[in-house]
Amino acid sequence: MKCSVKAPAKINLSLDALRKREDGFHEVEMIMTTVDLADRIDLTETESGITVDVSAGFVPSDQRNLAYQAADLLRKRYGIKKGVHIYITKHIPVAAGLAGGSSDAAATLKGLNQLWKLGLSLDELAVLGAEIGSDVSFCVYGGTALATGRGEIIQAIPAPPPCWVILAKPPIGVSTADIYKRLKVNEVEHAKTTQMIESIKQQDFRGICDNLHNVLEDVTLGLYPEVKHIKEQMIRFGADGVLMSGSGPTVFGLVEHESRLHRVYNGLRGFCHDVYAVRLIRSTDAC
Ligand SMILES: C[C@](O)(CO)[C@H](O)COP(=O)(O)OP(=O)(O)OC[C@H]1O[C@@H](n2ccc(N)nc2=O)[C@H](O)[C@@H]1O
Ligand SMILES: Nc1ncnc2c1ncn2[C@@H]1O[C@H](COP(=O)(O)OP(=O)(O)OP(=O)(O)O)[C@@H](O)[C@H]1O
Repeated sequence: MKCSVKAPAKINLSLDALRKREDGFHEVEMIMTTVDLADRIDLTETESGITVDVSAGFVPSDQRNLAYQAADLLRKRYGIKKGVHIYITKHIPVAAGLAGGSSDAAATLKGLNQLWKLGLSLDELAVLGAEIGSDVSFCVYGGTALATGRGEIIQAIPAPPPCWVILAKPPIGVSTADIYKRLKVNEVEHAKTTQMIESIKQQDFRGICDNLHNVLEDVTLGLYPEVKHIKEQMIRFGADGVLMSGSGPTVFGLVEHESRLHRVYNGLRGFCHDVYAVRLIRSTDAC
């Protein structure tokens, strides 16, 4: 038995941290949406154990892989005797702020739910996903949502109006834990989450661009001038709205008209290797 699942990347249209909690995590309010840049997860049932192979050499293929952790969690929780081989074809850049690993874990949960006939609902898979990482619950649902708590409480909202998204990632990896640790949560200018939700509901593209805000951006930009430079270039080449995703270092630009898209894309390609032109997507594909 085999199954293939798509694992799309996410961007944060807004990311606010309200306070630091006793457990060390931050209470957040985030608007997240999936884009059509995706890894592919191929699951093949085996007699026992979990094995992982990844198309990109620098991603761990042992217990540290979030897809491995997803399979391990399901096997232990539901007493599954069968095993699985997981092949991950990576297209999403790693440690980029695009939830690549989290999306691989979510896709593995969804695929194994089918392969092992567990009959779990998306809500149940999202609760399990939260045990793996804060972004996994959102990735189980995909689409567009408000994420609260430490990121695991998900409320679906309508999709933003169709537009292009340019992603540009400088050649550095950023540690999410390190960026959150450096955040001075009492000193940040908070995001306008309500206005962003309203702009999305109204399909007001200009309003969405005006309300893009990420409290982690200043922390990462302060540490890595190359991220700041990419943001400045993205604005200079004419993206309608520009923001860093997650804890970075990927910067995304929203572009409404295709005529402008080529200028922004080609301009960035001049000095940044990892540049993608993608679109927002409305929901993820299960197998
Ligand atoms: C930056 C985002 O990607 C935005 O979508 C997420 O908030 C991070 O999600 P993630 O990578 O799944 O993060 P996790 O693996 O759960 O946490 C990594 C580390 O980030 C910090 N962390 C994460 C989420 C949160 N709400 N508060 C935090 O302070 C914690 O130090 C944690 O140990
Ligand atoms: N399936 C996976 N794909 C990519 N990285 C993985 C995977 N499993 C574990 N990792 C590890 O997780 C780390 C973070 O990678 P990932 O691509 O998930 O970061 P990210 O996009 O910044 O995530 P987020 O936006 O959720 O914070 C990497 O350093 C990598 O070693």
